[in-house]
Amino acid sequence: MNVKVFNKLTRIWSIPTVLGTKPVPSKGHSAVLLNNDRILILMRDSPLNDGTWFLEVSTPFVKEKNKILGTEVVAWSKGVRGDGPKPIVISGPSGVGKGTLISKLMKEFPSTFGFSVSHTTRAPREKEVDGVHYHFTERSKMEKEIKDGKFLESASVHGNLYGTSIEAVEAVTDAGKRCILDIDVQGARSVRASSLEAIFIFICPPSLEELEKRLRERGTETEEQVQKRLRNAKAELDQGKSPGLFDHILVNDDLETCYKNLKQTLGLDETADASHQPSMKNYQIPLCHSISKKDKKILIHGGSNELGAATPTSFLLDASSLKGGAPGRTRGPKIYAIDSLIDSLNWIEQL
Ligand SMILES: Nc1ncnc2c1ncn2[C@@H]1O[C@H](COP(=O)(O)OP(=O)(O)OP(=O)(O)O)[C@@H](O)[C@H]1O
Ligand SMILES: Nc1nc2c(ncn2[C@@H]2O[C@H](COP(=O)(O)O)[C@@H](O)[C@H]2O)c(=O)[nH]1
Repeated sequence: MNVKVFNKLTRIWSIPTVLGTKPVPSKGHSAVLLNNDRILILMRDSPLNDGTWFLEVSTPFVKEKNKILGTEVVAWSKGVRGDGPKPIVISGPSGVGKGTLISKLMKEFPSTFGFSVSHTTRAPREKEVDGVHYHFTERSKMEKEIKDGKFLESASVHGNLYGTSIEAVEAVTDAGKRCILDIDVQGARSVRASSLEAIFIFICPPSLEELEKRLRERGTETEEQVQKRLRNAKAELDQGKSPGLFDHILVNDDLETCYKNLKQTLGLDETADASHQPSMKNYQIPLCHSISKKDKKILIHGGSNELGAATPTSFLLDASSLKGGAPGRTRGPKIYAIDSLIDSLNWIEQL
């Protein structure tokens, strides 16, 4: 789907920089302006879960990118129905045990959590697999992708470039899992300022001596790199206490105790795999439909539907509590099936 922007003052069409993943082509689409800052796009004849999109034209994210890139910017964001669980950002100095805690969580709750695979310009360690632990990449390639708006956040950490791509987070969300990000404090700050609503957890070591011991015993860094990481750890520990940045601070002294506290913080009980959430029916957006809008309620009227028919053809989309947005997903649209023609006509009358 190509996008053009019409400037009412100059009466000139321009082709903007388009950020985010755009929807796959469909048999047509309907569009409704919401809040004067984004357009709701419904892809005709597509399942509701794949066919609800937002094109942001004047949201804070788009305005910020507009300033940075110096061009007209629009951004795609896919609509995710209902309120999914918030992603989790885990930060803390190198060697504190973030990766160890995350591995335990993913092992115990495999269908609940998914790891956001970051990009990095550092060389892979012996057992690290490209695409699993990191996407290992070239600096110039990553810098270009950052400039093109492909990253939710990026930072220079211990002399290398690291970053979370929008795609990495979306891949986890699309798999129906709760996303875990293992990123440094600078990255956490950027995510805090972004539209990704997350829970921020900072992991502290019991002491700097113990941190040094863990880093050395891990044996993955040269002496020079260990020294650099330890120097950075002091600043990171100070920043970890910045007011309003982290929601929870956990000390990783005894691993099992810290893991138990982490699970408690995330509201996970001992046994349940929290993936069991009520599923929402995935109806089809009718190929032919008309749209009426009142405030943030939108009626998608798919024509007459026989009383008692198995599949409804009209829907009410409530966009009154949208969260998130580009880069990433717009969460919160609620969609209700309207079962009968009479209901549908009642709604039209009310709108
Ligand atoms: N509570 C703990 N007690 C003792 N050793 C631990 C504890 N937690 C983790 N470790 C060990 O410390 C080392 C560093 O842990 P880990 O690699 O998980 O740290 P990290 O915070 O992910 O580091 P980085 O930021 O560099 O990726 C590992 O060898 C791990 O086994
Ligand atoms: N800002 C970001 N920081 C990241 C990301 N991925 C990892 N990290 C952090 O880097 C250090 C070092 O990691 P290592 O694997 O080289 O030991 C660590 O603190 C990670 O949390 C990212 O995408 N963005």
